[in-house]
Amino acid sequence: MKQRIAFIGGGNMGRSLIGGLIAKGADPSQLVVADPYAPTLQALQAQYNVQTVSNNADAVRDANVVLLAVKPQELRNVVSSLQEQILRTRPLLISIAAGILATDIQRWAGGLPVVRCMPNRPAMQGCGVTALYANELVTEANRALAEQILGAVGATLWVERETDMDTVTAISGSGPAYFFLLIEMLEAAGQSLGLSPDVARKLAVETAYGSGFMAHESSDSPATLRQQVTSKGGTTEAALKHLEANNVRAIFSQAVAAAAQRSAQLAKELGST
Ligand SMILES: NC(=O)C1=CN([C@@H]2O[C@H](COP(=O)(O)OP(=O)(O)OC[C@H]3O[C@@H](n4cnc5c(N)ncnc54)[C@H](O)[C@@H]3O)[C@@H](O)[C@H]2O)C=CC1
Ligand SMILES: O=C(O)[C@@H]1CCC=N1
Repeated sequence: MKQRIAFIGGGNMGRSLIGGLIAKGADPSQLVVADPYAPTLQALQAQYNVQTVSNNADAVRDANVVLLAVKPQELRNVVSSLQEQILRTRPLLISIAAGILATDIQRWAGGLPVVRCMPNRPAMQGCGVTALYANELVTEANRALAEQILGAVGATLWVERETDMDTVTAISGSGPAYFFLLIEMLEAAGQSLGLSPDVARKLAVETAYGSGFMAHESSDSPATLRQQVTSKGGTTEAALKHLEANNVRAIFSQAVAAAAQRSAQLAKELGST
């Protein structure tokens, strides 16, 4: 069956998924995007030749998959206002919103099953990773369809406990930002030690790319790869000693815990009523 996917929200993540799907060969005529912000729609139309509409109900009309890519704060209104229509056409609902529980979305949708997932921005380049969660209302066919869509733009895995989605969000959903911060910090350090901005940026970005690629391809663990760079009495050891002495691991672990807590808090603030 030829899928027709309606994206509700064409912002950063909607665009990443659309860009990734089209780069992987999806037919733009299979995709429709709804967003109230006209410049977003114009940009998506110009770049990907997808159908764009300013009204969510128009996007959903002929869709067999509705991919909810609005901010968590918008989700309840968006889903509730589509309830009557989707109960007639019964598309598969896929939410990428941080925090919001599948059962809440399901209720706002009048009981339709929902696959909740957490992709990440590298989906745009086809190298994202998405964790998916489905409760008992979701059929095997629904699962397969969600996996097929998100699997087109990167790796996929299923989690069995919904609470794990908070941790997933903190690791891989937010994770690209941590790596971008590290690139920024390397770049700034290079500049403050006298490199030109261009040289510092290129060294930082290529090093991140090479290290990520190597970690992805290698059968060695990241710890082993790190040790292979670290010569006894050498330069890397000097840097790592400084980081360890300043509790970099504890700081990072607390930062990730803060993200996971925020995810759980979003569910409480915005759902379950
Ligand atoms: N940005 C990221 O890296 C990731 C974001 N997410 C989740 O994806 C969702 C979207 O996040 P972003 O794309 O970053 O936000 P964004 O703010 O870039 O995009 C949201 C889009 O929704 C549109 N919008 C607002 N109200 C709407 C409505 N009533 N109907 C239709 N569209 C509406 C906005 O105009 C905007 O274009 C969030 O729930 C977030 O938790 C998940 C994984 C990664
Ligand atoms: O920051 C956020 O809340 C979203 C979810 C994961 C990445 N961005």
